Amino acid sequence: MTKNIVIIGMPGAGKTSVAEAVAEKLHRKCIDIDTEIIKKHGNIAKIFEQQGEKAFRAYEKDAVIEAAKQEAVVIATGGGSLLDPENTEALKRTGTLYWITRPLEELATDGRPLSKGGIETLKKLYRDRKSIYEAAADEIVENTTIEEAARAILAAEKLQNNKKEPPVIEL
Ligand SMILES: Nc1ncnc2c1ncn2[C@@H]1O[C@H](COP(=O)(O)OP(=O)(O)OP(=O)(O)O)[C@@H](O)[C@H]1O
Ligand SMILES: O=C(O)C1=C[C@@H](O)[C@@H](O)[C@H](O)C1
Ligand SMILES: [Mg+2]
Repeated sequence: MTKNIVIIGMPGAGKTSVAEAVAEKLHRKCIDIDTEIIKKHGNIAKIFEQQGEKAFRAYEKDAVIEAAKQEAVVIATGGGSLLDPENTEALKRTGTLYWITRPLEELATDGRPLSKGGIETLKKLYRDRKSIYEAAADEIVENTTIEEAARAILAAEKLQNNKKEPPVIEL
């Protein structure tokens, strides 16, 4: 079974961009959790406003569990997709998790309901989530540029593939 490549990290850190770059280079399908939610339930900020975070997290869980059933795809998670341990477990069972990092000052915040409120909000979000990302991540990749981050993931994947199976030796 070829494992999925799963991109995790803070909102606006570049998960979608890096996932798309990796998918293009490997000719693999890219599944973006936020996009899947939008396709089914509409605008994310509106869901938060009109139905609340709990409803959003339920939609997110459905999308994560569905994506984790796939094989050999690249999955861009939402910034909060790992808040539910069952999501993390499902993603880890079938994938390798890459934590994309960027300085908090450089994170995109437009249209991201939980990133409203500037750097102090992001610092609090990071304090709350750092240990979750850290515990789940198989690799940490600094997103200096999208291209460099994508290349680092490809390199890590190559190393993993080298470690697949020992040769069969007649004894
Ligand atoms: N290394 C980078 N340098 C400059 N801009 C970047 C970099 N990585 C991402 N960006 C830009 O930051 C913005 C957010 O990127 P992206 O949507 O990929 O983040 P995300 O982590 O998927 O966000 P979300 O958590 O909302 O899903 C985009 O405009 C993207 O072009
Ligand atoms: O960090 C979060 O909790 C979120 C990040 C975005 O990707 C969206 O999934 C949504 O805005 C929630
Ligand atoms: Mg995204």
